[in-house]
Parts: sequence; structure tokens; C-alpha cells
Amino acid sequence: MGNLTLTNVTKSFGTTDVIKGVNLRVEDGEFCVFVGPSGCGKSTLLRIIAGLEDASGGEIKIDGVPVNNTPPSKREIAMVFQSYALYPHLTVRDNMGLGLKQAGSSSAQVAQSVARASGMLSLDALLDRRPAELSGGQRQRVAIGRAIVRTPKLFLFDEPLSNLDAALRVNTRIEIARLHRELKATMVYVTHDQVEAMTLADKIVVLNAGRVEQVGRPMDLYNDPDNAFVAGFIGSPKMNFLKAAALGEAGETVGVRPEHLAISRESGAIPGRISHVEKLGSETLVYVRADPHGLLTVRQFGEQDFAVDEAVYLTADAARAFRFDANGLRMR
Ligand SMILES: Nc1ncnc2c1ncn2[C@@H]1O[C@H](COP(=O)(O)OP(=O)(O)OP(=O)(O)O)[C@@H](O)[C@H]1O
Repeated sequence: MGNLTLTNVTKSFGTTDVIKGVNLRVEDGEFCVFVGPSGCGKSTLLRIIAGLEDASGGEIKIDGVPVNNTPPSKREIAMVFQSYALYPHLTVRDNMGLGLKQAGSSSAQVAQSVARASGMLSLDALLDRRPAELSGGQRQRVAIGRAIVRTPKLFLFDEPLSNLDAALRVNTRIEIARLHRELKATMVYVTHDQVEAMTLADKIVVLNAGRVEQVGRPMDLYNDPDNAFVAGFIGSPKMNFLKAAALGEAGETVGVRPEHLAISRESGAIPGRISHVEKLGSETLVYVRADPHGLLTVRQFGEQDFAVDEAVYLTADAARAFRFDANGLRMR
């Protein structure tokens, strides 16, 4: 397996700078997830690593070897996209084995590799079917199978679960996590799904407008964000940002996660009025209009009987609050 190093990687389309100097190291066997808002450059960066897009500047190394001028087929990578792109006229077996066959492996080697991958992904019963005879989830498993029949240096995934329904997403996510454990492969994975990022990653890279905001282990980003962007991006529902001045605090904003805001009818530091209540079964989200802070989200466990238009008070758990300056940087 391989490691990956990006040094000062930039990419412009015409006069638009899309990737603005990315430095990153992904270790051998690591599961690295790129997250960030739509248009921040996640897919572009992945395509640059794959060689499907040329970098405008900087260097890409796989296992210490510069690959800027190496075509995709020679980079020893395997890629899984959001659309499965299987050959409709080929069986599952042939779709999975095609890459190896084209690379010159013997029929026996192809058969052995396909059998191993199909066993890992529970595809044995489907090997003789064609893509049209499969469900969306099965097709995506075949696409993943096609990637793992080879032993590339790097696996690249571009939102591979986004076409699947909720239940299949969970199953396939768990399968990808298991595959990573079993293959001990280096994986770079693009998603906009919080849960996928938090549960799959050894390391999350938070991108914003073509720059890296922070790199870290999922719980480190959650518990110890460097800035308001990362604090607001990691965590669902999103962190609340309160006006520091109105709380008599230093800095610009005070970040408080919805689970760290207490709500009471009797007393509290921040008066407000309930504007909406969402009962989700295991938890209740209460949206409270509390000016000058705006609309704040409170997360309560279990079912709560708060009603729209009730006057309430909120209190932030000071020990769990984050303080940010006018530039959005964390004040530690
Ligand atoms: N071929 C291209 N020509 C011009 N602009 C492009 C091209 N490909 C991407 N872009 C622009 O580059 C920016 C980054 O796009 P990219 O697809 O990498 O974002 P992303 O973070 O993957 O977004 P999403 O989460 O919506 O898929 C966007 O503003 C996009 O419009």
C-alpha cells in the first residue's frame, strides 16, 4: 500500500482559482476523508490525485514518487465514483475482472481475485447477473468490488454512497469500514455526509474555498476546532454562535453545541421564544428565537413537551463553550 503527499497543490480553471495551495500527508493504511461545503474543491482535489485533472502548481507524490506527469492508469490507484459506471453488457464477474484482464493477468489470477473480492462483499450469488438485474446498492458493491480486485497503492472514493437510500447507505458504510480494516489500504474519500466522515475517517480534512481549514482525527475536530468554520461545519445539528458582547464575554462569538444549551421555563441567562419543535423520537430539537443571537438550536434527549411560542430561558454550559475572535479564530 502507499502513502500520499500533496505539496502546495493549486488548480485554476481559467481565471478561477479552485484549489489554493493544499499541503497534505496521508499515511500508509490511513483512511482520509475530505469534507467541506459544496464547491469547496473536494472532487477536484481527488481528481488531481487520480490524475484525471492536472494540477496547475505543486507536487503530488505517491509513495514518495512524483506523479504529476504520470497518467492515471500508471498511478496504481483504484477509484469508486458516485455513479457506478458498470458495463451493462458484462456480468458482475466480468465487470469486476475486466481491469485485471486488461492489465494482463492470467484467467486463473483474475478468477481468484474476483472470488476474493466477491466473498468480501457478499456478491457470490450475483456473479452471473448483469448490472440491469441488480439493485442500486448491489451495483455500488460491484463498483467497489471492481476496485478491490486489484491491489492498488491508493483507493479513491468520490461520494460512493450518495445514490443509495438511507438504509443501504448505513450497510454499505459499515462494509467500507470493514474493507478498510481487512485490506489495511490507504483510502481517500470525499463526502458531504457528516456521519460518513466521522465514522469512517482516521483523519478528516476540512476544506473551505480551496484551502485546508483543519486536519485532524474526527473527535479532535469536534472537541477542539481551530476556528469557527470547522466548529460550525463538524457536528450535526450545527453549533450555535452567540454574540459574545451580549453575554458580557470577550471576543466576537461564543460557540455552543445544541446539546450544551440547557432550556428552562423558569430561569436562565438567555431569554427567548420557541419558534419550532422537532420530535425525532430519541431526541427533540427546540429552535429558540433569542435576539440578538438569532435562532438557536437546543438538543434535548427523549420527547419534550415544549410548544411553539412559549417563552423560555437558555443557559450555555460554559465549560463546553468555544470562544472565537473577529476573524473566526479560536481563543484558547
Ligand atoms: N471543469 C471545470 N471548469 C470550471 N470550473 C470547474 C470545473 N470543475 C469544477 N469547477 C469548479 O471548481 C469548484 C470546485 O468544484 P468541486 O467539484 O471540486 O467541488 P466539490 O467540493 O466537490 O463540490 P460538491 O460537494 O458540490 O460536489 C466549483 O466552483 C466548480 O464550479
